[in-house]
Amino acid sequence: MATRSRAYEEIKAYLSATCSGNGRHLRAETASGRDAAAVDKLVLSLVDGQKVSDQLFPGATVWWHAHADEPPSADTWHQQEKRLQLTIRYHERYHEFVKDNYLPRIRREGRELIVKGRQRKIFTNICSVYTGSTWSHALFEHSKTFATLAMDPARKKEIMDDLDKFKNGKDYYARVGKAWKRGYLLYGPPRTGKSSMIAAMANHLDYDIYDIELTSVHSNAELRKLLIETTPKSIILIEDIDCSLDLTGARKNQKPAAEDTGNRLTLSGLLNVIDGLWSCWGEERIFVFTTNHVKKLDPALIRPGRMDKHIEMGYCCIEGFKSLAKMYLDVDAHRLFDAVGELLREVEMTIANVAEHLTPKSSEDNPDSCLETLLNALDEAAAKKKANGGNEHDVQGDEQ
Ligand SMILES: Nc1ncnc2c1ncn2[C@@H]1O[C@H](COP(=O)(O)OP(=O)(O)OP(=O)(O)O)[C@@H](O)[C@H]1O
Repeated sequence: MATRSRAYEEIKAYLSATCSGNGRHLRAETASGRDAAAVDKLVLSLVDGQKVSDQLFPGATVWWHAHADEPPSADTWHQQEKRLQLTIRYHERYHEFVKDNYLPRIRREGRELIVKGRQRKIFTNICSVYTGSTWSHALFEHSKTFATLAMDPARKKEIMDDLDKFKNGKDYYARVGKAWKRGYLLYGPPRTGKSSMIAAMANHLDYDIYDIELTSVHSNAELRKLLIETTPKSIILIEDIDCSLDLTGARKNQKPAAEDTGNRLTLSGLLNVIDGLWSCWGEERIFVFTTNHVKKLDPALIRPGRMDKHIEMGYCCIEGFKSLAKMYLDVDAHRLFDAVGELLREVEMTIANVAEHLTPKSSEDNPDSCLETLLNALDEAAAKKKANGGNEHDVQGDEQ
């Protein structure tokens, strides 16, 4: 029997996970019979069996025992999902102490362990022959944070404040009787940093990401199932909403009653899920839609209440350029800044392209040479634009 082992740490983590309500089930039962008041049974899902003892305090021991539960059915599929039960035993004279001191401490320590060791995940939907649409996950390790996101500091602060207000808004949402959720629409041309912004949001909030590939979802019912399986503290992301489905103009020509049969995914299905299901089950979830073509979207999709905050991801502005110069070249001011700023007002260049020009390519490159490279590229773009009769387009030829 292990004492104060890794297993014990794991049990604490499981208890904590249970108490945070992420889908695991915790039940404290009083056993019947002679030891009725003395034995609490904590029943929850574990992935592995454990046998450990622990000290309540010097001279008083508590025993933890994990044992296999009966599988719900004999088929192999369920056997794999066999559950384990966890029982805690101690002398009845310690019951109050266990209940009021020991278990709360274990849960608190467990929560701290989880927060310390927690690695965020990114989920994507896959179609399995056994379970239909389901989530598959990988560790989320995107390095982009608000600190490394070049943009106008005032806009950055506004977005960060908005996210903080949401994250700390549990009481507010309860008070006004609204589901604790918020919708963000990120729109702008390709390569203007939409994915980077989402990564920064997830890192800032410490949320998981559920990246829904709508083209792999075949019906409204499947979408509903997927959304129900998402956990709180998550960003539910639908990228390129205008490309995923015919969610743009089609709705105007279709009869909602005929569409929303549950047999295929439709715009009204999506809206129903957001409005109906979402409002009663959504807790601490953020919905993010992205698009390169905001004007094409059906207004019903992006109205406030569904998409509460619209964030335009535009071409590089002077403030964005200044933060890139600081990040890439470690310069706060330079004689070429004004000329660059002037040209950025005139031509459209993505942050991605500005960053590329500011990246030193050899050991001989320095802030002067990188800024000159950028200035030349901007000059060239301005000349092209002039030759083009003033047509707006990304000077580096990004796809629109
Ligand atoms: N604000 C920014 N600060 C720093 N780097 C950025 C910023 N925006 C974009 N980048 C860089 O530019 C590249 C493209 O950005 P990203 O993939 O986030 O754009 P996107 O709008 O999601 O593109 P697409 O529409 O093609 O998916 C990335 O390498 C990213 O690191």
